[in-house]
Amino acid sequence: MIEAVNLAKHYGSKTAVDGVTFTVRPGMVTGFLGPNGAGKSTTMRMIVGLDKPSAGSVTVNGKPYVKHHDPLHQVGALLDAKAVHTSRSAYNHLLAMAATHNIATSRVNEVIDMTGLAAVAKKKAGGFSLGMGQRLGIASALLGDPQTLILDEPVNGLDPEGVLWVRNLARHLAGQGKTVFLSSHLMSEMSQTADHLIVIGRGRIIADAPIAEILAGSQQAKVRVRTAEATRLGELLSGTGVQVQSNETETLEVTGVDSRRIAQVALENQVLVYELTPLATSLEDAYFDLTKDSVEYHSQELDDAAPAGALEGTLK
Ligand SMILES: Nc1ncnc2c1ncn2[C@@H]1O[C@H](COP(=O)(O)OP(=O)(O)OP(=O)(O)O)[C@@H](O)[C@H]1O
Repeated sequence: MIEAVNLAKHYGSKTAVDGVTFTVRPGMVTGFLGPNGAGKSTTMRMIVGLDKPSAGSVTVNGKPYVKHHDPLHQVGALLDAKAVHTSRSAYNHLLAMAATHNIATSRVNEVIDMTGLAAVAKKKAGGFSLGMGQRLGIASALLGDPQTLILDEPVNGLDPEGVLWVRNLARHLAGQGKTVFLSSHLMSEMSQTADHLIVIGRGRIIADAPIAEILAGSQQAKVRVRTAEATRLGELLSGTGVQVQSNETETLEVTGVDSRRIAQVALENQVLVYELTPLATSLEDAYFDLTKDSVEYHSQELDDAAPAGALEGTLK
């Protein structure tokens, strides 16, 4: 269990984390999502005592991290996969960690096998690919068989098999009752891995809820409508809070109004509709919806990425 209360971090005049309060519970996978610079890594670093909070507090399994006598058994963390001795082999890196934390040598071999590192375990970690480095970082995090696991961007650099492996590992550990807290930029990946999401933007919590609830609450729920009178129906539907896009002939994608209301408007105006399909919101849509006002680094929109035929008007 991780409990943060009014946790804040300022670097000079820069506020990286702005008084966040949240709980990461055991027995489930909690995803930590947010745009670049949102404060995810800083929060994770404060959880494991690598950064000192400017205000507030955070505990892991009931105590501040530094107060634990057996930290590697309490918390395993992957924060920076590059934080290894480059001239040491993966095996020796893990062996040194085990020796200094009273962990049996047999556990080193266990985590090497679990993370698929057996073939390269005797090679210098400095020569590892990004993916192999991530696996070694995860092996280090698992070494003490910790109750709480914190992984910052664990699938970064992993191939599809590696991504699937991290997903299964996270779910397996949560199934054993452990607390699993992971950050990722891959929303689709999160939707398949996490049970619960904490979304952060500009250092503040934007959402803290089960994934299903975040998807259900999205403003982005869309309905696909097919009709021979697409332009006319589009004009009739467009309005405050309602967006109509038309990327295909005889097809509209309508956001901000439900199927029942669309059917009603069509009936009142004698427009024949031959398809009316509520489209499932992807986690990606829900995420963009939540974070659109808290993105620190905006990319320039490309001309050909602009939605075709976007209409806005008033719903009659
Ligand atoms: N040591 C530091 N000194 C000054 N500013 C910092 C420092 N570390 C982080 N920041 C700033 O604090 C903010 C939060 O950074 P952080 O790395 O926690 O975000 P993040 O959500 O992990 O981002 P990313 O997804 O890009 O890794 C950013 O604006 C960052 O520039």
